[in-house]
Amino acid sequence: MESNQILSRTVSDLQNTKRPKVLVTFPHIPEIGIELLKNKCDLIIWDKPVAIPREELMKKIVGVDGVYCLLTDKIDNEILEVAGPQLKVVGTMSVGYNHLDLKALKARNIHVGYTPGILTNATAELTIALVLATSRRLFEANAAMLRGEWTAWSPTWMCGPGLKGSTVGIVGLGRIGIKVAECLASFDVKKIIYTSRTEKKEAAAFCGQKVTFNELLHQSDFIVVTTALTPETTNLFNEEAFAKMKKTSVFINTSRGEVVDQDALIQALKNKTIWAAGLDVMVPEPIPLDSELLKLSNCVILPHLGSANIETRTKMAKMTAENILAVLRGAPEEMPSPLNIE
Ligand SMILES: O=C(O)[C@H](O)CO
Repeated sequence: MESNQILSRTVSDLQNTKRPKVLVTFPHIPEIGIELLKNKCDLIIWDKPVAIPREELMKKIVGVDGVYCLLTDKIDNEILEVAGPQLKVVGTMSVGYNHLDLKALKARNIHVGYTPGILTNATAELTIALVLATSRRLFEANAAMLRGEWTAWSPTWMCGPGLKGSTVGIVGLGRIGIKVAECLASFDVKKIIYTSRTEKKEAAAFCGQKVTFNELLHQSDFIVVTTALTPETTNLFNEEAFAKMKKTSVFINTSRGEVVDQDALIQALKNKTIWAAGLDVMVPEPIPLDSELLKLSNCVILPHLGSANIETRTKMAKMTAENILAVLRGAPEEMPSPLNIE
């Protein structure tokens, strides 16, 4: 065969190679993620800055080869059924994957990518910010000042509990919990205790002690929740749990809202069963403006900002795109961060 024939055959082969289709479920993704995907794939991008409604997801997912999704998108059996058998990969731009039906994905041999590790520090930073904002009443004090209530420097005004000498309980000592504990140790806390399925060797660095959930509730001055959402942790913090906590305790949740029975938390805050709560996560998200949680002066609420630093979100977008592209070029073993489903 002549070399120009070979060349034209190659060009026509390339032209005939169909570019894979990828659904991106949100319009505002850090640019690098979209650029990487755009080079190799045809993109269908949900164009409104709200979580894609389920009926839209059902329509747009039909026939795609890959999905770039967020923690707000429930990818379950029904969705996979309508997507079709060509779907090869779901990349979630999150470390949490409770929104994905892993069993259904595995049953269809669909690869799953996620973004662990790279958001550990950002989420730990936000958790520390929330511990301090809640215990030192930063938002409450700022709001009072703006209302003109700062009449004098007062020895008793806007005081809160300090970390020094306190017992900190971490629920779920994974990567983020460990980083939070390491940071909090530098505030001269007395003791760090934790619950976890297994003893963590990393806890030696801050003399962390594994305890039962009950012991943690009874002993802690600060409780910080960094556990994954699983059937075992759903509604772990219920009325009974709050009743076991110290009246002076500060409760912080940066994991998932579903770990908490929210009505029980509202009652605990109203009745002063516990002293205060700081939440980066809640149910539902976004929280309706008429929620009672927003009316409580002893509750600090943030709009799920755990990983929201620029560098981290950029890395998350890149990793998600690379996870998807590796599968679509037929090299799942090159995914930077596959979720290994047992
Ligand atoms: O699961 C995650 O990635 C976090 O909740 C996002 O900050």
